[in-house]
Amino acid sequence: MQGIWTTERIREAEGRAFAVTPEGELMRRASFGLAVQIADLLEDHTGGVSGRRVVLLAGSGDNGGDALWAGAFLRRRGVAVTAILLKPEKAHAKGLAALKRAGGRAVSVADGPQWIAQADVVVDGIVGISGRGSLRPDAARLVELVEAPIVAVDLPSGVDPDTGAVDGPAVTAARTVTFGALKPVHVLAPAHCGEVVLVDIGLELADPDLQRLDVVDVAAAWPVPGPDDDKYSQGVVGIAAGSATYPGAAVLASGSAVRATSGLVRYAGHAADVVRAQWPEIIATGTVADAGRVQAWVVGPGIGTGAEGRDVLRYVLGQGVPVCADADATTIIAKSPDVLDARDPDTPLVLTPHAGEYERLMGRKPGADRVTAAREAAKKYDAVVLLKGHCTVIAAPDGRVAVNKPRGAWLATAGSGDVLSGLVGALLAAGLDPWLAAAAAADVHSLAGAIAAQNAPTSASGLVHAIPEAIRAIRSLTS
Ligand SMILES: NC(=O)C1=CN([C@@H]2O[C@H](COP(=O)(O)OP(=O)(O)OC[C@H]3O[C@@H](n4cnc5c(N)ncnc54)[C@H](O)[C@@H]3O)[C@@H](O)[C@H]2O)[C@H](O)CC1
Ligand SMILES: [K+]
Repeated sequence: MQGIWTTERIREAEGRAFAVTPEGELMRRASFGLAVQIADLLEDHTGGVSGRRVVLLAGSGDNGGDALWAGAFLRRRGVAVTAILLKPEKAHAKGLAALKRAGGRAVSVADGPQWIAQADVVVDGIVGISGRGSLRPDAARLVELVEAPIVAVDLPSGVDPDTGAVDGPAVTAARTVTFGALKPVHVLAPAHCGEVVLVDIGLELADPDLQRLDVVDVAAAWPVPGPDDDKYSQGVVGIAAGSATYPGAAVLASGSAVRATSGLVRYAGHAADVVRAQWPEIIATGTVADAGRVQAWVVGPGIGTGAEGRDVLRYVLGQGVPVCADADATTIIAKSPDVLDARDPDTPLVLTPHAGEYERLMGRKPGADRVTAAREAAKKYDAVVLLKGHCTVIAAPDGRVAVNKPRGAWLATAGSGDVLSGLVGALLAAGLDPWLAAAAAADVHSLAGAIAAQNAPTSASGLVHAIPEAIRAIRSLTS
């Protein structure tokens, strides 16, 4: 798991580090690492370093200080460095002095455009973890002119460091060089961060506020049958989905569970004939009561939000096994929360709302701070809440939060949610911790989307068939 800390926790850690390191030492560690990354991008982008031109957009705080010190280091590589001081009177004095001593130049905002036009790389040292809100007009005008790749110092300016929210002009970086630890922006605003590189500066941090699953965590989550296993021992998942009129959701959710593990999948509902025809491996029955024993249920996709759907959900919640409630089940819970009375308090529940279903569940939109939104829903329903979005956030009632690494927007296709619910159900049936099951399912779901799409439009059916390849890819990275 990769730990992620809020800016408040980062400041606390920096404060502890300042107490035991010489003044300016942390900044020099950060800015040296930054200079190395800028040189690397120059090499990638222009084929060389010496004689290339770098422009620093230097704000009034230590973020600007990092950029100015990095400029001083780059001068030793023969790079022509020009700092545009957004607030000359408040520029980081020691950083600016170091840059000038090394032969760099400093210019005003008014003279900035001519230097930006010649830049091979531009460095965003406008604001870092103290940044609030979008870029101010002078900075926004300069950033607007940039055509060269941008290296963001610590985080892209104009993006909220703790929520990744963007509500106005903001930097879009090719690479973000961050220091000490990842902040929420680095996993919640991937489009603005570009490639994120973490430079160790010796900060000591524990108990992360958020987590991102590493490949090893996802690979370990996927059950591998052993010599003593049989179709039951790997966990049997039941899929209560679809209707005679809308069998598609049932076919997709069931197929996803079939492709996700080697365990047995049972289907229960009015689409039994269609599901059986599509997935002969499945044991399909007409009602949940006839389905037989399972170790987890997926309920909701296409069951409708009327009395019959409510009865199916109530039955499933009363079976005392983990439940992944998706789609119509989410709407039923929002409309008739008493259906949850059927749930044994110890029955783990995973809810998988998109923004609209979230609003039905919580009476408000998720808003810009999707981590808090997911946490609040998890607490309210005592459930793992997988809040879908470009970056899926998975919150557990105990406060754990994982953020899924998106791999493009290929999952925005009809039926994609049905596929995800089947993946979650298969891992719940395998006995995984529900929060880990939801996070690992989200990761394989996004990788399968990227594989199925191969940079061209795909469909939920393509997604289902890409699941084994996604799991193989993850396993190959860890073997
Ligand atoms: N100090 C060290 O040894 C290290 C610092 N690191 C770097 O420090 C920054 C955080 O620096 P800080 O001085 O706290 O603030 P910022 O530079 O992020 O912001 C400066 C200043 O800007 C104003 N401001 C806020 N929002 C905006 C905005 N939208 N537009 C313009 N100006 C804005 C506000 O007054 C701020 O005070 C951190 O990110 C690192 O880059 C190293 O990481 C570690 C060593
Ligand atoms: K920045």
